[in-house]
Amino acid sequence: MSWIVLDIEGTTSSTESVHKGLYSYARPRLGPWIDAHRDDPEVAAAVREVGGATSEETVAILHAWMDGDVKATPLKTLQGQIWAAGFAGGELTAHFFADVPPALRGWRERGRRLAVFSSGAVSSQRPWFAHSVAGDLSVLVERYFDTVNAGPKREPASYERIAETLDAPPGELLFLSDVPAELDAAAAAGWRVIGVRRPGEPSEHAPFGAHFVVASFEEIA
Ligand SMILES: CSCCC(=O)C(=O)COP(=O)(O)O
Ligand SMILES: [Mg+2]
Repeated sequence: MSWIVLDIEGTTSSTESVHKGLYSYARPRLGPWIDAHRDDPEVAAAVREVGGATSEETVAILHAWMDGDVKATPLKTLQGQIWAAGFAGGELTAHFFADVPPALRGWRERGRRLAVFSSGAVSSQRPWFAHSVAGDLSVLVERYFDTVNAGPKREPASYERIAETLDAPPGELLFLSDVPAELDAAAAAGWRVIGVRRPGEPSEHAPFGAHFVVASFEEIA
């Protein structure tokens, strides 16, 4: 049984929806969230990892990372907690490109299994799929991976780790992403890969090299 592993930003969902929707939601909440959850070991570890001599400095570093879309794990941990609360409270909805929900359903009907590998924390990936504009898509997804439970997205070892976890030979794993360096890493681990170049996304003019590229999930059987 083969798996399709999905990137989120730029692949299933628009970069604008992540940045304007999620990032704008998290930005003013990071400082208050850290203050209110200092006893949470995950928050305390993330704050230590960010650094900063004062709370203000820590928040300034986090904001600078968000401005540069730096996919730093401690930022993703804190964002993930904030977004999960936002989804649970009904304040956030997840954007998916129109071709994605029917493709996911069709792949499941044809026996493909679905997983996610995103820089966004698993704590926010699940609610992202559960609160989509097209209803609850989390029922279609069996496994979720991020930079904590798999590793950096541009390193082959992360894809080897996912293959081990899924107990699947790499040749039965297909990774879809808008970032060529992520496809390179997955391919180096023996995975099949397809680049996703969507109109209007940052990947529109990205150099995908020899990788097969689609503009829509409709092109993938
Ligand atoms: C609900 S996941 C949040 C999206 C996010 O924070 C992110 O960094 C997505 O990056 P990706 O690896 O999916 O391109
Ligand atoms: Mg992406």
